[in-house]
Amino acid sequence: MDKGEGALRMEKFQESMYQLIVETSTKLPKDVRRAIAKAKLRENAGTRAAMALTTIAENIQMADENVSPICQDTGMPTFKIKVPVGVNQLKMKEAIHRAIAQATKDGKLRPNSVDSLTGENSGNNLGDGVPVIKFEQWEKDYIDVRLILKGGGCENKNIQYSLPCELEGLGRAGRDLDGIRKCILHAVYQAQGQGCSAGFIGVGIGGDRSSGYELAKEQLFRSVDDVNPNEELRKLEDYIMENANKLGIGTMGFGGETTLLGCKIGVMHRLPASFFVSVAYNCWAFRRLGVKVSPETGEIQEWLYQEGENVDFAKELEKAAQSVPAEGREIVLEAPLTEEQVRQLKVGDVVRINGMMYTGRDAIHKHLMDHDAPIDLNGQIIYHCGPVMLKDENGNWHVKAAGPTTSIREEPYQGEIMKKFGIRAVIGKGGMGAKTLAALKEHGGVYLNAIGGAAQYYADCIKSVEGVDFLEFGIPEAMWHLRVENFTAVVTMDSHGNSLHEDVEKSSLEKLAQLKEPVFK
Ligand SMILES: O=C(O)C[C@H](O)C(=O)O
Ligand code: SF4
Repeated sequence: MDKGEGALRMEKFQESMYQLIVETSTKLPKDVRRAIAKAKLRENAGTRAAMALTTIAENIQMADENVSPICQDTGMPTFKIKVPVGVNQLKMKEAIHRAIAQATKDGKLRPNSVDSLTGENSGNNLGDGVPVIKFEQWEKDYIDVRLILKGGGCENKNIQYSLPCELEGLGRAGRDLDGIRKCILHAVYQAQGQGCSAGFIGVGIGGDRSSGYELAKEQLFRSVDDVNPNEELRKLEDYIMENANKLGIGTMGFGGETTLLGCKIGVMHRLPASFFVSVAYNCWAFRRLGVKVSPETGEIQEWLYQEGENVDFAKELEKAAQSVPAEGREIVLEAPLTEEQVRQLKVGDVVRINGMMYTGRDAIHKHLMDHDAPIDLNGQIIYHCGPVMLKDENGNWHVKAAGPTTSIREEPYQGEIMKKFGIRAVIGKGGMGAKTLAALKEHGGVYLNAIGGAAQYYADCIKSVEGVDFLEFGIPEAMWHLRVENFTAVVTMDSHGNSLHEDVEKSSLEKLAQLKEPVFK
């Protein structure tokens, strides 16, 4: 049907897909905004959770205004498409690929497609199996395209249980509704703040390992405030929403009232021998949208997920402006840092950083273990960040989005690297483990937690890009030399052996154990 009268106009369709990609990456849907605004209302002014949510709200607002990515990790583009019989799916796929490459070139998507064997970044978000596009035919007379941009950090927190099993804090989970209940609570617990809580979960009960996950992800396409038509699952969703929020993990794992923003559960048949509960965890930066497209003109006929009130975060922030003094001390730091300065910092302090910081994530940490650094890192700050960058016509780089990445991936390297190069601070999110904590104490270092997903907020703190090394590792993995002003983060691991992450994990495990008794019999 791609030729002659009535054929889908591919140029227009490509433009529509481009619009969908840009809108999804830069503007959170209304239902998600409402859930975040509600969470913000529940937190007491002055707490770390309230401060983090204020930054998140500012970030959402800035992404709207700048038409720039809400989070620098623009995820694995996953399209679910329903098409009337006869529309050329091969041509649609090509048009989507072109739209993806264009959006990457324009800085609306980060080049995120990496060759798993060579580590080479394709640079345009295309590659084997990327983007994910799933077609289904239907009898209706329009094309329904839904897109989710789910980042890698929250994807890493997905989990699949095979029942029966033993769960920390909750004991045995059997092959029944109560066993399922325990798995879901455990899934929220094990994510802690690492997937940029507060999060949304999609749960798939049944299927095999792959269809179970597929079903879980499918749930993320449901509107946050829909009601499950299956009465048993509706009750389970309500139960999870109420009780997962008792875990006290809170925004970014800082502790707080809201840990979960949404829970959607689906069910399918299974094999007699298998009983999987699959959980897809999505960060607060829950980027999914959809459009109805004309199968003739290729034009967008309607945007989906548009029901209900649209929260204007600019107004919300005006209301909050007077009432948010941060918990703990507020300390201005000028990089490079001395050991003495760093040893004065304590968990709970809010720091505002001026001066230089250097990005370093997975490839660089691995590399630095047995190579020299390209610059003197003595006293410097490493930022776990893979930004979205654009080069202008004069060859100068500009930061388009630059929030933190999950630090725990660097746990095997971090302590040694800090000692080897004299690094005094690392900034990331989600915290690090015992090995790093011990190194901070021994060497005199600090871990600073930035607000995950707040990529516009942090991009605004970066005043200039003064250099780059390891560009051959790809844009997200390169070492960017950034000059910052008023870059705000919270001390969550200090040089005195204290870790907020350890504390929150411990207290949330105690709270999880209180939910051990059967509820659904
Ligand atoms: O890759 C990134 O920039 C962040 C990632 O999504 C993460 O949450 O760790
Ligand atoms: S950094 Fe956080 S907000 Fe961004 S994709 Fe990763 S988990 Fe989501």
